[in-house]
Amino acid sequence: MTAETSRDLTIAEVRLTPILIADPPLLNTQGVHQPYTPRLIVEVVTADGTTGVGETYGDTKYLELARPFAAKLIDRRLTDLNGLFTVADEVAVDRSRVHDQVDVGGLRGVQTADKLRLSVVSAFEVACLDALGKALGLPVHALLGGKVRDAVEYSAYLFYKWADHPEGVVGEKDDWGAALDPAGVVAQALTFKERYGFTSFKLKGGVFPPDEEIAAIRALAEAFPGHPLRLDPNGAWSVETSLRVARELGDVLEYLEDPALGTPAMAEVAAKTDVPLATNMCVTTFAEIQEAFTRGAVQVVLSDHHYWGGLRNTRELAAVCRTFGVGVSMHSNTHLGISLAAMTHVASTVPNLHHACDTHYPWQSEDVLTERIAFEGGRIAVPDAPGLGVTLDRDKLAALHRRWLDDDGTLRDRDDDAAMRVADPGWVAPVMPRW
Ligand SMILES: O=C([O-])C(=O)C[C@H](O)[C@@H](O)C(=O)[O-]
Ligand SMILES: [Mg+2]
Repeated sequence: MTAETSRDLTIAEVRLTPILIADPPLLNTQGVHQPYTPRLIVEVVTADGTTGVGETYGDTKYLELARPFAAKLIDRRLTDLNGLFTVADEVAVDRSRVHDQVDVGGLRGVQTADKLRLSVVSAFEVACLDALGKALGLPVHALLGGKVRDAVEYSAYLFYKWADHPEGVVGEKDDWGAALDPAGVVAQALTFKERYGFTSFKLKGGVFPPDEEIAAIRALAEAFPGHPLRLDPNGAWSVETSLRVARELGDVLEYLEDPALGTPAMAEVAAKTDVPLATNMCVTTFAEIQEAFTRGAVQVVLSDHHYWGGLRNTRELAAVCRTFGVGVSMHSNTHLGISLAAMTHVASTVPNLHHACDTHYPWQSEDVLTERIAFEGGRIAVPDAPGLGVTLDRDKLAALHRRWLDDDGTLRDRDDDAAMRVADPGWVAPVMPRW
């Protein structure tokens, strides 16, 4: 009898714990991060008592899908990962909550019912893989076919930021200080390097007029000669502005990320510059690949394993990218260690991963794990322990859930515009292109 057949890997219980996690006042083209952001922690428990954990976006529209989805998993086999997609199709999406337009709050491209469902599926897929790995005594990367590298490289994700959340807003104090000009950005990059050893740097742009952001990248290039640099204004620029920035920074950029909004605009930019274009906005689903690749709109796709539907779909995306000679790497949004571990496992198995992955994790002072995940030299060692190789800290989870319960509802949905209006009551989310 194999280890698997000797155990009862029927899903007996699924626990969903929405939480609010502290987030610093990071600026983007839509506004500023709220002091707390919602995440959902998923636990899948088998009949023989093996537990696996997953994590995804925790806004109300995700919770509303995750709850009926979780109920449908009871009595299903843990190993039926393909079946998760069939189950997801059976869960109704409240279409009034889905905008067939750019998801301005999340800056994650067009939001569709499918993308919502896939973001929910991803947390359950990760939890099932974690439990399966624990049951079999194998790390998640082994379940994905095996790691092809022992460590995964991440880039420092630099943000313009305020020192504190606006006056009157309750939030955790962070120790990063403000970064609102080129000197502040360089100081932040130095701190990232000192604390985590990162050697590649991405600046979240679209916050200040392009010339100021050009100056910030120039300052980074001077401070870190020869290091890979990226600038991501989340589609805030016109085609002309994108081309001007590409001309001015072409000698120092590894790539420009979503300079203009949408595949047609990205294709126009790509046709007139040699600077590679990356995206986590115009190619966010399999359905968007054909147009973008045939038009040559993007040279690197940044997978967010949440909205691509999990780790196995991320590998499928990597295979499609490989076929078309398009690069692949990873994007992240405000997240905790479970998602970082999941990213690290899948990234370790992708042969054509030639760019350091993004992670917001250093901005998160809180986690639900017993131990924070450590970076060394900007890399995370790929865990070989069974499952994801992480342990849930129930006290921390309960405390963050308590914060979610105590919230009056205002922070349960990420809303960068609303957060900006606290500081600037006249703020209106900019219409793109902004510059
Ligand atoms: O690479 C990206 O586009 C992101 O990380 C999207 C995020 O929503 C980011 O803009 C943020 O958290 O402000
Ligand atoms: Mg991006």
